[in-house]
Amino acid sequence: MVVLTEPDTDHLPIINNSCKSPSFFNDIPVIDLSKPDSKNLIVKACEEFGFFKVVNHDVPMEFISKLESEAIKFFSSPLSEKLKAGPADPFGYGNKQIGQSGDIGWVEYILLSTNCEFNYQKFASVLGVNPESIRAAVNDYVSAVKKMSCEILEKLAEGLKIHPTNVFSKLLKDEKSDSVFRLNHYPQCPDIQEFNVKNLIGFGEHTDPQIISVLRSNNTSGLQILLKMAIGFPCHLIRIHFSSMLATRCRYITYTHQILYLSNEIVEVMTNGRFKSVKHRVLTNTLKSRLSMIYFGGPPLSEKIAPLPSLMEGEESSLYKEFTWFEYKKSAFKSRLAENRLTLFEKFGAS
Ligand SMILES: C=C1C[C@]23C[C@@]1(O)CC[C@H]2[C@@]12CC[C@H](O)[C@@](C)(C(=O)O1)[C@H]2[C@@H]3C(=O)O
Ligand SMILES: O=C(O)CCC(=O)C(=O)O
Ligand SMILES: [Fe+2]
Repeated sequence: MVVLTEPDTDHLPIINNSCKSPSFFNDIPVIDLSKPDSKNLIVKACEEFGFFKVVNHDVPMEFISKLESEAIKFFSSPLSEKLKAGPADPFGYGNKQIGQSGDIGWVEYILLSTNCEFNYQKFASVLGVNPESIRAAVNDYVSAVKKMSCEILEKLAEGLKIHPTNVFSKLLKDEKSDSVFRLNHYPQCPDIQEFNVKNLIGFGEHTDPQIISVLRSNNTSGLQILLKMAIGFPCHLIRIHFSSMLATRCRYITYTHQILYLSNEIVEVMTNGRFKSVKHRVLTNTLKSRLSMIYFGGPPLSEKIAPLPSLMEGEESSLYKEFTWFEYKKSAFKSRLAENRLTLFEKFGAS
C-alpha cells in the first residue's frame, strides 16, 4: 500500500467540475505484437491516434511487479528521507515541481537517466538497500521495455515501407541513447470543496519530447489523452491556473492501466509532421493513488534529427530545420510543460 504524503493544495492547478464530459471511452487502438498485421495497425494507430495499448509483449510480469514494489516502498518512505534524493535537477526526487520553469502538479516522482550511476545511489539510499539491487530492478525492466520499443519501431518502419527498418530503433539501441526513466506517484487527492472541483492536475497537459514513451501504470485512472480527431470538440474544460482562468476546447480519452505507447515530438519531426505527438495529462483520483512508470526512449545527444527523406513525397519540403537532439533537449528543458517545443525548429515558424 502506498502511504500518502499530503502536499498542500495552494497554487495547484485544478479542473472545474462543471464540465460534464471529459470523454470516458475505452475504445483505444490495441496492438497485438504477436500478429503479422501489427505493422500496418501500428502505422494506422500512430496516424489516427498517436498512441496505442500493447498486448502480447515480452515484458515479463515479474520485472514489472518487482519495480512497482520498489517504487511503492520508495514513495511510502518519510518525506524527509525522500527529499534527500532530490531536488530533481532534472534527475532525482521531485515533489510537486515539474521541470525547472515553474510547472507544478499533485505528483511526486523520481527521474533517472538510464546511464547515470549516481541516480541509483540516491534511490537506494532512501530504501536503505544496496544500489546494485535497485539498478538491477530498473535495468531488467528498462531493457525489456527497450527491446519491445525497438520491435514496435521496426514494425512501424516496415509498415511505412522504410529501408532499412532500423531507422528509428537504432537510435534507442545505440549505447549513447539518451533515454530517461520516470516513476510517478499521484497521491489520492481529497475533494477540494471550496473550489467546487473534483480533480487537481497531477501532471499538466504536454507532449513528450523524445522518440517514444512507454507507459505502465497501476489500476488507477487518471491519464487523459487528447484525441486528435476531437480537437475543437465543444466541451469546455475550465482550467484555473493560479489566478488566471483559461478556457480550452478539448476532448480527452481517459486511460487506466497496462502498457501504452505514445508517439512523441522527435517522431513528429522524422515523419515531417505525419505522426503528431500526442497531448496528454494526468488528473488525480479522489479515491486511490496512482503509480506510473515511463520509459522515454531518446536518441544519442549528437544525433542529427530531420525528416526522413524516404518519407517525403514528390516535391514535399521539410517542415523542420535540422538540429541535434542535444540542441532540442537544451531548449525543451527550458520550456513550460504546455509549450509547443517544436515551433522553434519549424522552417516557416517563429524562430
Ligand atoms: C516542464 C518540463 C518538465 C519536462 C522538461 C520541461 O521543461 C518540458 C518537458 C517535460 C518532460 C515531459 C516528458 C518527461 O516526463 C520529461 C522527463 C521530459 O523529457 O520532458 C519531462 C521534463 C521533466 O520532468 O524534467
Ligand atoms: O504518470 C503518467 O501516467 C504520465 C506522466 C507523463 O506524461 C510524463 O511523465 O511525461
Ligand atoms: Fe508525458
